[in-house]
Amino acid sequence: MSLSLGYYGDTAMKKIPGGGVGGGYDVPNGVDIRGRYDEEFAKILTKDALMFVAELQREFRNHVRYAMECRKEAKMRYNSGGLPGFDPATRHVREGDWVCAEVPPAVADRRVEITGPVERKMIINALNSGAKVFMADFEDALSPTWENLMRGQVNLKDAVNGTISFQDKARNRVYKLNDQTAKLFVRPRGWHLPESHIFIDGEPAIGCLVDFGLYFYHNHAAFRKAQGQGYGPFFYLPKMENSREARIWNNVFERAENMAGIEKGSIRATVLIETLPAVFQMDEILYELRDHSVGLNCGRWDYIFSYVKTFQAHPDRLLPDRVLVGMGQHFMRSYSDLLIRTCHRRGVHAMGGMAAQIPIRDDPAANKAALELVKKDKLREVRAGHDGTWAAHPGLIPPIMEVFNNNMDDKPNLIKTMKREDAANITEEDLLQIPRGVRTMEGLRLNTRVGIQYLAAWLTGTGSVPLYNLMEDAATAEISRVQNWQWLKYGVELDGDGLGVRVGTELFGKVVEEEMARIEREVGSEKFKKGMYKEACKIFSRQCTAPVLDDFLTLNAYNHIVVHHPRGPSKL
Ligand SMILES: CC(=O)SCCNC(=O)CCNC(=O)[C@H](O)C(C)(C)COP(=O)(O)OP(=O)(O)OC[C@H]1O[C@@H](n2cnc3c(N)ncnc32)[C@H](O)[C@@H]1OP(=O)(O)O
Ligand SMILES: O=CC(=O)O
Ligand SMILES: [Mg+2]
Repeated sequence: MSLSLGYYGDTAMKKIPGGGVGGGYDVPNGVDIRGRYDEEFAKILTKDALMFVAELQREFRNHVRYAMECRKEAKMRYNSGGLPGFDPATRHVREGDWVCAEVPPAVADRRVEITGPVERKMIINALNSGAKVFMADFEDALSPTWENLMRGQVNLKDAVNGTISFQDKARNRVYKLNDQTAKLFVRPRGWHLPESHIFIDGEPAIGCLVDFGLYFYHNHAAFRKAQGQGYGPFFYLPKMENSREARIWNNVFERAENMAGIEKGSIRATVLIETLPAVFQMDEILYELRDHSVGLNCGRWDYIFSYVKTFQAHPDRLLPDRVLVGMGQHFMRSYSDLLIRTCHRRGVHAMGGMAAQIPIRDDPAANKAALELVKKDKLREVRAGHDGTWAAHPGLIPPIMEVFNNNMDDKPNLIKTMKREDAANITEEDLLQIPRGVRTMEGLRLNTRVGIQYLAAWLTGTGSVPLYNLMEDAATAEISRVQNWQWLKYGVELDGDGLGVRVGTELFGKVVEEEMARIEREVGSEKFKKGMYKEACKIFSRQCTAPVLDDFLTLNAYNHIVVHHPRGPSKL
């Protein structure tokens, strides 16, 4: 059976004939490369590597399709009033006395992890940052253009080989790796995203299998020798909703280990718990990946997005302003506590999440305040029992490292010492409790301003940006989009600032117009004209007012960044 074309949700994917059309690349039968030819990319898109990706796609496409169908069914249940919860059918897994394979020595200590897109200079800076781990991102922090994806693969190959360098001509500076570098993890895209520059048997490739397959194929041997002490490569796995999706990854890993002729359990991955349904599946996800797991991570931003998305048809569960939905909210604290308890019971890391604050160069007082917020957040994490956490910027590594060093008693992790048995009593009600707080006009304005600017950056190939002194990426932008959608859908009253107005399309139109004018003032008219702000505004406004909520903004906007060569821009 072949992959259904409805598979990628609302994105219309036109089927093209199969049969090994390379666009300059030497491709195996059934593979068609429609992205630009580049000599450097050709070193990644080798016939053997593409054959491996094609084999993964052929073996797993039906499983992925089924998993996506199950997501749709779950959505229908939630949209008809159902709530996510623990699955009675897998009680034996939650109650069973099993543990995951032992943590590999190379990654026993992960107290501070830096993340960033697979951009050349940032990879070098991140590996040199002093963090224990660098998560190189094909996901939230990357706009998945062909150029970004393929350059990202080239960069990672050079990084694993230790030969990566970058020359900043303007600053007369050459970037190279230090002797001591962070351990590399790679985050492929989620299961839902296609790669429309590569067709396999006439259908777009599954994005994450392209990211994983090409990276694994080219780097497994060098990685295990240089970085993994016999283990690896290491991965982060995003946006899963159910353990059946983790099972597919486990099978992909086994398939890759077989191909490479390495021991089962060599590849290790940390799963982000960043969807509301997945919080009820943490044991089950670890169980599926028990030979390949190195823990779970609190992907807090996508988790908030997922809360809104899951409850899109529940007007009694509206969120307050985005800035008020922090880790102090009961549902967020319960999620982090249960994740720690679950991971430590199963013998693996419980990783904390990303504080959105970044250093503020031109305002020392604001910088100090931002730093204090980050430290407070990290202190809460380590005291709760998280074994490590994420940093968005190299400037945050020393203060975060200090917080963790001061609270870990010289141990590499807290797996054995912070069992958090108290969290065993966390209930479905705790995990679903409605967040408290007000809804304001400023909240609506900020969502709009941030959403449009993020999309404008994403459309031009940048997947993470500093906006108003915070890190914004696909996950944080999603919150802005779905919150606006929800407030519009239910005509929410904005009473937090005493205005008492209801959100409707007329008000939203006015807000969009005023915020666009503000953006133009802030970025300057030249940058505004040259940028993609108008296009972004159109897409964002449509997404916020759509009668049916789009599943992902990146999926909905994906066709805008697909560029086929030599046949011109995509008509997909
Ligand atoms: C919800 C989630 O999924 S979180 C995970 C995904 N998101 C991310 O990974 C975001 C990571 N962070 C970033 O992308 C960036 O920090 C941004 C976009 C927020 C800010 O970047 P910039 O505006 O370049 O910051 P700034 O100008 O202060 O950078 C100073 C230096 O630090 C480097 N730098 C900044 N962030 C990073 C990073 N995450 N990794 C490596 N280097 C970095 C810059 O390249 C720059 O280097 P240089 O001095 O050699 O030129
Ligand atoms: O990927 C991390 C998140 O918070 O989302
Ligand atoms: Mg995320």
